[in-house]
Amino acid sequence: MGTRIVCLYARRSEPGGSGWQRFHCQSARGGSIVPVIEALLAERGVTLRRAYDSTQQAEQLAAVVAERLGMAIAARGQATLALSGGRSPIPFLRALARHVLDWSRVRLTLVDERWVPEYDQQSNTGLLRRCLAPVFDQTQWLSLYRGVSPQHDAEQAGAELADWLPLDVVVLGMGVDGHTASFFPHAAQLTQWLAADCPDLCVASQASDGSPRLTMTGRALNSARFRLLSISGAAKLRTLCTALEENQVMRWPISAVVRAPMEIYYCPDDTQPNDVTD
Ligand SMILES: O=C1O[C@H](COP(=O)(O)O)[C@@H](O)[C@H](O)[C@H]1O
Repeated sequence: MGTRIVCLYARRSEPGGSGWQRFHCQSARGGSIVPVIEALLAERGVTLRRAYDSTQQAEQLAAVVAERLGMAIAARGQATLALSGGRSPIPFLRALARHVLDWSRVRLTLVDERWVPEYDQQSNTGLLRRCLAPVFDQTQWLSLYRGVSPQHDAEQAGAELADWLPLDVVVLGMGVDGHTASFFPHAAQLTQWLAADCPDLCVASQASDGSPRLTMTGRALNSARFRLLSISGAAKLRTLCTALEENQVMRWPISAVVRAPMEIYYCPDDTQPNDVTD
């Protein structure tokens, strides 16, 4: 049975809107929504790269990050890299650590951090230190978390980040709710934080459960020379599709950062590593 893509259309409801707007593309009979997403991404100059499984995805992502870092070192003598946390980056981080690079020339930081000390299991810094273990201590590390207060730490980290822009490589993740870095849907200051002229490079935000976060702003992330987004599982792919169609930043923060130059690495396998010591 063939795949049929169903796109529903509705007239724009906002003042000044015109014509018909596509929304809620979905697959029929379990078919793939990949062609729909590829078309939406093409409008933004972004490429979707698909892997069979999370191992292949991790290897592909690590290879392109290592290549870009090597290019930056060759061109400018150093490279800046901002990584994401969460759970899904574990195989990618381990694969990246196996690449031979002059890691002492890599300036490393996070796109976002939970406001917890490094020994906390929620700490993205702790995740990086464990998964990048062979190379982490060779890099020039900039911590977002300083342990004073979220506001203070964001200001301090932002001031130090100023010397790092433009970042060479940014690797983003995305939650199934459409959050990326620590930009969560409907956060009061979201529009300001994602604006190209945001005065801050790092701000204190909150997760949907109210826990304190630190996050680079849109100005820092979108100024990067090259950005990558890693997503896994059909649910996140549907989120991405809806986010691209609706293009409402308050509802889908991810829609603010999907723009060229960017590549998206996707695999259908959404099995999450449940222990960083695996
Ligand atoms: O909270 C966070 O979640 C997102 C997504 O994590 P994932 O494990 O579902 O890929 C991540 O990109 C972000 O850095 C992290 O702080």
